[in-house]
Formats: sequence, C-alpha cells, structure tokens
Amino acid sequence: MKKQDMNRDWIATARTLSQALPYLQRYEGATVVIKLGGHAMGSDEAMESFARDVVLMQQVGVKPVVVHGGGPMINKMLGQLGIESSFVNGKRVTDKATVEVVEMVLSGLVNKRIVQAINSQGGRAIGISGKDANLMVCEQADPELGFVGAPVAMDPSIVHELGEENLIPVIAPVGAGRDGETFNVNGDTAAGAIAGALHADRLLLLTDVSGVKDANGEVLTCLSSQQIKDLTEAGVIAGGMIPKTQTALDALRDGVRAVVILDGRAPNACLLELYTEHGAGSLIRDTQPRVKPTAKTV
Ligand SMILES: Nc1ncnc2c1ncn2[C@@H]1O[C@H](COP(=O)(O)OP(=O)(O)O)[C@@H](O)[C@H]1O
Ligand SMILES: CC(=O)N[C@@H](CCC(=O)OP(=O)(O)O)C(=O)O
Repeated sequence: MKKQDMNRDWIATARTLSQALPYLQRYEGATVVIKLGGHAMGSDEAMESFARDVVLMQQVGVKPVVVHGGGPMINKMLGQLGIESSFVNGKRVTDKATVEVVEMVLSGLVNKRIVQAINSQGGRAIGISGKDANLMVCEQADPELGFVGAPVAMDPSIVHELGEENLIPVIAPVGAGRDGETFNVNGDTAAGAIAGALHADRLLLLTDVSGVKDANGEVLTCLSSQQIKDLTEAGVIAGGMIPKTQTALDALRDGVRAVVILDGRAPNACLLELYTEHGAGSLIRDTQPRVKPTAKTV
C-alpha cells in the first residue's frame, strides 16, 4: 500500500471513531442481550470477531449478556450417537435421550467455547445455564415436543450480580422444571425471556442471514408486529425464523426497547449495529421507521 493510501485509511478510521461518539454516549450503561445462533458461530474467525465486539462493548460501558444456541452442534453429536431428531416450527422434538445430549453440548462444549473466546480477548466471561440460581424456570411447552421448555418464571438477579463484578454472563438455553426435569429451550426463546426479565435496551439476534426477508428475498430493514404476523401467515417467515420473530414480539411486549435480527457471520456485526449510523439487519420496534436518532436516548 502507498504511504498516501495508508494516510487516507487512518483518516477514515479516525472519522469512523469520531462519528461513533453519539452512539457510545447513547449506549453507555445500556443492557444489551446478544443471542449467538449456532449457524453464526461456525468459523474460529467469526467467533473471534464476536468475542472482540463483546469485550469492546463492555469496555465502553455497555452491559453485555450473551445467550447462545448451538443447533448444528447438537445435530452433529446426535448424529455421532445415532439418535434421530426432527423439528416442528423450528423447535426440536426432544425425548429423554435427546435432552441429555442437548444439555451436554450446550452447557458444555458450546458454552465453554464462547467463554474461552471472550476471555482470550481480555474479557472475563462466566458460563451458566438457565438452571443456575433459578434464572429460568420452565414448564413443558407442548406435550408433542417432549422436553422442550417454555420459560415461566425468571429470576435475573444472578445476571445483575455478575454484571456488577464486570463478569460477562454467557448463558446456555437449558432450564429446570419445578419437578427437577431438564428442559431444552430454543435459544431465541431463552434470549427473549432473559432480555424481557432484564428490560434490556437491545436484544440482538445473530443468525446466518442478513435479516428478515420478504417474499422477494429482500431484507426488510424495519418491521412492525403486524408485518411479522402477515409474513408468518403467508409462509414467508418459516423454519428457524419463526421462533426468532415470535421472540422479538414477546420481548417488545415484556419491555425490551428494540430487537434486531442480523447476520452474525459478518465481521463486527454488533459494533456495526450499535455504533454506526448505518446499523445492520432488521430492526423490530413496533411501527417506527429505522432511523438512528442522535439524541442520548437508547
Ligand atoms: N423470511 C425469512 N427471512 C430470513 N430467513 C428466513 C426466513 N424464513 C426462514 N428463514 C430461515 O431461518 C434461518 C435462521 O434460523 P436458524 O437456522 O434457526 O438460525 P440460528 O441457528 O441462527 O438460530 C435462515 O437461515 C433461513 O433459512
Ligand atoms: C427447543 C429447541 O429447538 N432447542 C434448540 C436449542 C439450540 C438452539 O436454539 O440453537 P440455534 O440458536 O443454533 O438454533 C435445539 O435443540 O436445537
């Protein structure tokens, strides 16, 4: 690269940092729940970029809370063990043998991989599941789905306590039932319930598509509740996008200020969303247009 071009790059970087000031101020002290989907954590590079974003967010005053999925990793382990599984509306039909594998993979392999990635970037992450400190008590969601849980009682105090110690909670979507059963909770559902209990300022759902697409495959940058209902009825929102958009609606109802569905494989996806004028993905915030205000309101 020529010296002149390098100077231009540095000037652009400085300008980007300067332009981030109103957003840095806006999100200082904000609680941001980030759901990392299994498809978004494929490569080591993607994981490293995610971890850097989370550590940087905390460095500039955000309280990040990570909730993760791990569907592809569960599929792989079930395959290795010769256990078949099927999905109904994006949720895994979960029998006794399956729920044991789900907990092993989510609370073990996947959770610790994320914890390690964040800690490697200088953060202090701690891995827990919905079972810890009664964070997420569940009931059976639907008898047809077996041990799939619906969160019914949330106690977010452990998340607050960890945040006060500057620890970054990394939460596996596994919950306990009142009779001691273990429930497999869809990662989006768990993230929404946790964001709702925390009254989070933002819920970022990181996935493997650039947002919610319409019938022509175009990403919708801003969506209302009604649009979500219409697109779901028309079958345009399908599969794994159903729990995601349903989560968004539930989270808004529970007091989360806004939900964004975005591509977690894109480098620095979280920073792009929070700290640039452009933003990323599909913003779900009732009927307001996707305009990034410059005032100090979140
Ligand atoms: N309208 C839609 N817009 C975008 N993606 C959709 C839509 N309907 C269904 N999908 C599917 O939803 C998937 C995301 O859900 P899922 O695979 O469960 O992701 P994750 O593992 O990140 O939770 C996308 O890869 C896409 O195939
Ligand atoms: C009930 C249910 O479907 N649970 C999910 C939990 C993991 C998950 O949600 O992972 P992603 O976010 O990567 O899809 C499952 O068993 O796959």
